[in-house]
Amino acid sequence: MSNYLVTGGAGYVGSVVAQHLLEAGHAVTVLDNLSTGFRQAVPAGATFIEGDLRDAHRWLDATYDAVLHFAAFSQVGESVQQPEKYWTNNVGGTMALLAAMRTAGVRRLVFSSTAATYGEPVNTPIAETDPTAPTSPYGATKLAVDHMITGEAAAHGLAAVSLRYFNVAGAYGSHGERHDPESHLIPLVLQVAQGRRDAISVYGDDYPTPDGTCVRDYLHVADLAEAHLLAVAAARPGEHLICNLGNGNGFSVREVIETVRKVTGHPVPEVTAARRDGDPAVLVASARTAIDRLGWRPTRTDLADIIADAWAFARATTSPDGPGPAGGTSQR
Ligand SMILES: NC(=O)c1ccc[n+]([C@@H]2O[C@H](COP(=O)([O-])OP(=O)(O)OC[C@H]3O[C@@H](n4cnc5c(N)ncnc54)[C@H](O)[C@@H]3O)[C@@H](O)[C@H]2O)c1
Ligand SMILES: O=c1ccn([C@@H]2O[C@H](COP(=O)(O)OP(=O)(O)O[C@H]3O[C@H](CO)[C@H](O)[C@H](O)[C@H]3O)[C@@H](O)[C@H]2O)c(=O)[nH]1
Repeated sequence: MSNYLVTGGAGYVGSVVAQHLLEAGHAVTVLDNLSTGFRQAVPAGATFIEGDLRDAHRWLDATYDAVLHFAAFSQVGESVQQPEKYWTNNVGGTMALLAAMRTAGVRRLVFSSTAATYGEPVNTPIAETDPTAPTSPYGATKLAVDHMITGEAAAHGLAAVSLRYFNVAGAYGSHGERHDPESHLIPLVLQVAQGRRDAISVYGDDYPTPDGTCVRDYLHVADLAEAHLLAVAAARPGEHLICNLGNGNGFSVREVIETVRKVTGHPVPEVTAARRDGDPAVLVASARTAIDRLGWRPTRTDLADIIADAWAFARATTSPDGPGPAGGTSQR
């Protein structure tokens, strides 16, 4: 059994990973300031600290074996409007975390990086050796943190893995996607199926793709969680390993909408809208490094299954019973 600090564990991905760590028998403390996360999302069995990443030194001590670091702002559009908010939180926060880890002697880290570090791809599928040219401040902050971690590993012996997620989707039991405002395609289409929105806007149907809409690589959040457990075990002192995480299959926006219609049995009206700034036509991962170095094997690759899990979560969280009581045990 190991003892893990999970920053951002009241958010979508962090809560699913924290739940997986608990199920594997580990001790988990969640550090989250609830800026975009929810107290109810912290899994039962975790210790919860409501606090800011930038104060990580107040809680980090040598009893932790590793940090899994999810806490960040992650809306591409907002980052274009308010870049300073992203640099302060994502880069400033991680700088404080790395300093606190160094002081406490915690020498193992898994970091949530993103496909947004690549920007407009030059190859499909995208490999980690491809150029990184982010097209948003969000992507730039995540790339800056990746560089910071590379330096920390080389200079101070940190054992680190950055996982570059492509499009995370689906849910794991009572843990799922709850962004406010929601900007991600699958939860938005499900809101239309639920009658909570009139129609889904398709952002551009004149891309150079088979049906003219953007193609993305949708990865089940539980497969993503399993990669984190493998990564924390595989990290080697002095090395910063960077792995893309995706299924290697692309689905268009229209294919996603059609699959939601089939899975839910509800009509989903769509309207064609203008392209969204900064959207590449196709983003598909080569996860070769994760497969070879981590021994990772995604198993929930069927889009209908991913959407069915997200649908079950969407219905549960909007039921009159709500998302359930607060999980975890508060510290202090
Ligand atoms: N969801 C995706 O599709 C996706 C794709 C690529 C990368 N990522 C990355 O994965 C991570 C998790 O994403 P998510 O979708 O779960 O987002 P989320 O907003 O649901 O979770 C982020 C959590 O971090 C917390 N947080 C933010 N700043 C903090 C701070 N300074 N101190 C303490 N807590 C803070 C928030 O309250 C929230 O609970 C992020 O780093 C994101 O950039 C997500
Ligand atoms: O209402 C909507 C919402 C989205 N889309 C389209 O659906 C696709 C997927 O959009 P999402 O917002 O769900 O996801 P992104 O591909 O923009 O973003 C994902 O990939 C990024 C990398 O570019 C980052 O990693 C980010 O964190 C991650 O969520 C895009 O083509 C987008 O234009 C629509 O057509 N209508």
